[in-house]
Amino acid sequence: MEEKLDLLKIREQISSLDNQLLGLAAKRRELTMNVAKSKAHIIRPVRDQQREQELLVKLIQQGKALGLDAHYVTRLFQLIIEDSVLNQQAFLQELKNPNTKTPTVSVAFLGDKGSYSYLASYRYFSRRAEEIIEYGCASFNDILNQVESGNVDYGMLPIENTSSGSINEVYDLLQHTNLSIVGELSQPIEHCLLSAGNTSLDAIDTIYAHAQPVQQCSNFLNKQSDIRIEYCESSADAMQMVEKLTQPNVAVIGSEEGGQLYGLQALQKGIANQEENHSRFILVARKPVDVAEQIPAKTTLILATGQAPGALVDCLVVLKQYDINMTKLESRPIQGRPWEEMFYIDLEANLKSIAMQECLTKLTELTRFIKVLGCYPSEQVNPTSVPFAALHNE
Ligand SMILES: O=C(O)C(=O)C[C@]1(C(=O)O)C=C[C@@H](O)C=C1
Repeated sequence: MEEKLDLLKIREQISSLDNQLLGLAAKRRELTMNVAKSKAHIIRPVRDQQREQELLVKLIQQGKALGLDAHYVTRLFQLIIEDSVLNQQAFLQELKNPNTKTPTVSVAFLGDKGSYSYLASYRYFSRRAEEIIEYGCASFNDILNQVESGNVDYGMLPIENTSSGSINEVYDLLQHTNLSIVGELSQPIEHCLLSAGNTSLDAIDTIYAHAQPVQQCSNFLNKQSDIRIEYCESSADAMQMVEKLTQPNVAVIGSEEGGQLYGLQALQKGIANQEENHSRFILVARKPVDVAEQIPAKTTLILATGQAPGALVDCLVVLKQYDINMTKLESRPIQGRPWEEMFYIDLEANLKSIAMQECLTKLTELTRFIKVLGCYPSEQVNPTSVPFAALHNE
C-alpha cells in the first residue's frame, strides 16, 4: 500500500516537472520568435550552425555535470533547435508573403481522414494555420483540379519515397498544370499492419492497401503465405473497409496514427522494407510565393533538351558555373514523342537570386522547353553535429 502511495507521489512530481519543462520550451520558442523578428530587419540567415554547435557543446558539458549523457542531451536539443528553425522560417515566409496568411486554409489531399497525405497536411499547417478545411480526393488529378478551379487553396501531393522512389503519376501531372509548388514536407512513413478487434497475424488472409505501401512493404508481404492483396484508392479507403468489415481475417497497411481514427489497432509495427521510410510531399497553390532571403530555398524546373548529344550535360555545366547544387534529377517520357524525355530538376537556389536568374537565361537558350514549377522554402533541417571530443568525454 505504502509503495503504491509512493509511486503515485513520485508520478505527481514527474508530471509537475514535465509541465515546467513544457513551460520552458514555450518560453524558449517565444524568444526564438524575437530572434526571427530581429533577423527580418538585419537580413541574416535563420540558420547559424556555429552558434548551434557552441550551444550544444556547452549543454553537453552542463548535462554531464548533472549526470545526463551526451547523446541524450544532443538529441533533445537538436529537436528543440529544429522546431526553432522551422517556426522562424514559417514566420519569415509569412512576412514575405502577407497575402497568404489566413487563419483557415482549405487543403485537398489523396484519400480520406487518416491517409498519409491527410497527416502530412495537418503537420505542414500546424505551424501556419489555426484551422484546416479538409478536402479528401479520389485521385492526384482531382487534387490538382480542385486547386486549379479555386475550390480549395492548396493541394498536398506525395512526390517521392525513400524506398519506392519517385511517384511518376504526380511528375507527369505537373507537366500540364499551371499551379506552383509553394512548399515541401518530408514525413516519416511508419507502416503498420492494422486490424479491427482482437486477432493475430496467423489469422489474416486478406490485406487491404494502396499500391504504394504494398511496394514499400514487399519483403514483409512476401514472407506471409496465402495472403490476398485487395488494392484500394488510398490508405484511408483501405482503413475504412477494414473498419466496416470488422473480421478477424482482414487487415490493412496504414499508419498507427491514422488507424486510430477508425478504431484500428496495430498487429505488427515497422513492416516497411526500409527502417528509415520517408515520403516527400509538395504543396501546390494557384499563385507562386517569394522565399525570404533568410531561408534556404529550393527551385524546381522542368525542361526538355533537343536530341543533340550531351544536351543535358550542357545544362548541368551551367548549374556548375553558377555554383548551384542540384538535389534531384528525374526524367519522364514526353507523351506523343517516343524516346524523348522531360527532366525535372530540384535546385538549392532562390529563384529571385541573381545567380538563378542568370542561370535560367542560359538554360532557356539551351533548351526546347523550360518551365519553373516553383520556388519554396526547404524544410530539411539537417541536425548540426557536435565534435567527437564533446561527445566522448575528451
Ligand atoms: O540564435 C539564433 O540565431 C537562433 O536563430 C536561435 C537558434 C536556437 O534555437 O537556439 C536557432 C537557429 C540557429 O541556427 C541558432 C540558434
